[in-house]
Amino acid sequence: MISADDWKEEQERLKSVTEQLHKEIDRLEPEVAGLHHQVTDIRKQFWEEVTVNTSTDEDFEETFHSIKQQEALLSERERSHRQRLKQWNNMKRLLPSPYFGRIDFAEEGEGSPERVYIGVSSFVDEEGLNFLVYDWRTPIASLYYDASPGETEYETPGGTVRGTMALKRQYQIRSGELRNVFDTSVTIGDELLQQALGNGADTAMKSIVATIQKEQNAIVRDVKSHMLIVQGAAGSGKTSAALQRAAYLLYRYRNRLTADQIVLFSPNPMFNSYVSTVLPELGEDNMQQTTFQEYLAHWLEPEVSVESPFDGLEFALTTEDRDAYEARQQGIRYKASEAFLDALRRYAEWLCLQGMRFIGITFMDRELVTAEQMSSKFYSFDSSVSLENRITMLRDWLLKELAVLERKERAADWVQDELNYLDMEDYQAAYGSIRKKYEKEDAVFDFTQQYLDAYGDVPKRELGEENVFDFGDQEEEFLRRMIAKERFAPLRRQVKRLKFVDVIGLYSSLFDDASKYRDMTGEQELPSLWSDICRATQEKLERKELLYEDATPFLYMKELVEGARRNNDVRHVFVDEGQDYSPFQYTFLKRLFPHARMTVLGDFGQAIFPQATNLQETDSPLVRLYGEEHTTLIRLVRSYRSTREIVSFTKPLLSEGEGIVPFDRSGGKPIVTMLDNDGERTARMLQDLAKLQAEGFGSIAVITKTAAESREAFGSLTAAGGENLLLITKETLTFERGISILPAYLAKGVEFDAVLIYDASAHVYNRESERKLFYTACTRAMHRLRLYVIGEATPYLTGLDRELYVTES
Ligand SMILES: Nc1ncnc2c1ncn2[C@@H]1O[C@H](COP(=O)(O)OP(=O)(O)OP(=O)(O)O)[C@@H](O)[C@H]1O
Repeated sequence: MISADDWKEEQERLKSVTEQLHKEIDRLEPEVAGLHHQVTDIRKQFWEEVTVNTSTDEDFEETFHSIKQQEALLSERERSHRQRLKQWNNMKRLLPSPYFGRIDFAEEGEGSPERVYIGVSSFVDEEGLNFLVYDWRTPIASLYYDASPGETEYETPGGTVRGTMALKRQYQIRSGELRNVFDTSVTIGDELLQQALGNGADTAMKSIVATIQKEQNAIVRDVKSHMLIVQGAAGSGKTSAALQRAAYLLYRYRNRLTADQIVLFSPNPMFNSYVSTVLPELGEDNMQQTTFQEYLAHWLEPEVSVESPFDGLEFALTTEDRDAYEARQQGIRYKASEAFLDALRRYAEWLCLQGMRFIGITFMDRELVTAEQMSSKFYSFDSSVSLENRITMLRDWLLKELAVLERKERAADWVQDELNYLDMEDYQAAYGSIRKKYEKEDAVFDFTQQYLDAYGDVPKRELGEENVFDFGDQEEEFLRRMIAKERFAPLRRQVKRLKFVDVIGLYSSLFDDASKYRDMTGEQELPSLWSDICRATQEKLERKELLYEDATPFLYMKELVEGARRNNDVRHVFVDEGQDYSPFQYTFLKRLFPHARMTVLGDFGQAIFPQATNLQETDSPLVRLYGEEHTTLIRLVRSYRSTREIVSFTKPLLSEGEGIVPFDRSGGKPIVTMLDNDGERTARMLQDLAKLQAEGFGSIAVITKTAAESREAFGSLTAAGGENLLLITKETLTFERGISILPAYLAKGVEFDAVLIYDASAHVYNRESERKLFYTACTRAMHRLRLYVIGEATPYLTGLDRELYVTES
């Protein structure tokens, strides 16, 4: 605590800043409202005032300039409105707690130190001369996170500033009231952090700007790396640091970077809702959030349906068929690898010379262009032209072929039949559309040129003024043309979308047999169960389905053939739960976002998918992606989420858990309850849930291994009188407070006050490969952890020191 005089001084300062904030908010209020009206008014008047006159070139030019002028005025007003509004909102956000930190810093060669108060945004006094509050992202504020009192320095875009920090102080201000003040010699004192972590779990993640730790700050403020890899223990603040980093980047590059140029890949849709409030809380717009699954589905469905990664995991967790399990695991690992990626590249080279597969174009049960014709046309193009360009050439050739075929079809009997049965409505619609097109003098008919070539101009008057055709030869021809054109439209559309490339066939033929695969790809090392992998892959493809592990390679191969998609706007890509992505997926992301820097956050201790990428290795595919010199690897070992007792219990569950350091906050030891049967467990869990709620824990999770087990838990707890239970599935979009029942893989990234492990028995968790899933489940708990065992406990538990938990029966 500080001296009474200092306390008084701080209180007075807080009062003064609060008053100035109120004053500024009141001053800006009418202006903000007024600007809004002005903008709306200009928008309304915009088209009224502009007379569009295109009679002469001069008129056209004048109109053009007039529109440009109005538009510039409007944009200026809108920009100024947005800025004012942001300023106003920032001040309102400051009111309840204008700052959380202060440093007194004297620059080298200058006299007395400046008092720098730090808050969630900057606030300047009325004259605009003094910063009453500095935004936490300003260069000088980095001292608050990184330095201890004494001689120190900080970086600015203009160079290094050296000086002495005389004081570092932290504040707790709630609803405008000064509650606590701490002077601290270290970076961020533990008192504030203790209080921040002691609170209950929220339905939404909170910003941590007041207590960002030094090692986290390195993540937040890194602007050098192309690839920033963060390997951090469960609860070490990876997601939190990533979100503050996005806010930092938006501030630092505020004139160049917008929120929609940042993309976050989340582990599941519910996680999106969990983190979506942090950036708005910091006064920034939300970045784009998606899941990799969503991305794949967007580009691949409905032609093929993509299995969800969770269904793949469910299969691995539930199958009794050991052979199928082993083959699937091998398949996943191989298809996730750089080796498979290289094999696909070589396959594409092979396809340059042979083996392309096409789908013939069929019309009314007749094959108009066969796959063989396409293939021979394709290979007749110069072989030095890339696959992608040859596909474009083939497309253009097909469109021309279709135009010729369409012309021929006009004389066909089916056209005559349709003509005879054209009802009045169709007839009039046809007439109307022809007339409309002809009335637009400069309009170019899609096929006007062809028509004119064949029949010469049709004088307007011949189309008749009245609503009936003069059903002469020309009109009949015209209608025939329309009918054929309409029937051919879907074919043209398909060709334009390159649907004639048999992507499924191309991918499937990779899995015909081992020797063919070796020939096509040059790959020598194949997984031992290759033939089982081939069978499983092709079985799915026949049903136009893709296993999750096939989806990225499939899309990659499709792009090798048809041309790659690129998103050139995005500047930063964040991948959370990065250990669950394959090296293949990372290469794909790098290609998709060529102008983006990547931040990957993850924990190899929570790698629950077999395609996992180890983030801690310095020589990993992830490091190779941008090269060592452009990559920074940061390790976080301090775990903030769980109490010391929970961390002590969870870390020996992992072989590599030794280095995890708990934050010193205590709670009860985890409790393992030994039971005889399901009924006993249900009754016991309901009692425990009620107790936990009575203790004030608002967010509780019953975590199961699989989705089926979640349904079972939900059913039995509800039948026994459990109320307001939430069953979370992979489709659940929002994270809510209360008692959630969910499988461990859906609990990734989120946290709860208390966690109840539904079944920690040996018959549920016994494979070594599921240890990390169990670890992930247990590490979701902030304050309390309970585990239920029927019969024998899982070997993960029996391997632990008995002192780490309490056993009850
Ligand atoms: N510097 C900090 N100050 C206050 N709270 C923090 C800090 N760092 C982390 N936390 C809190 O610790 C908890 C865990 O953080 P977060 O979810 O970001 O960790 P994570 O590393 O992404 O965890 P996991 O990998 O287990 O999902 C959150 O409640 C977060 O608010």
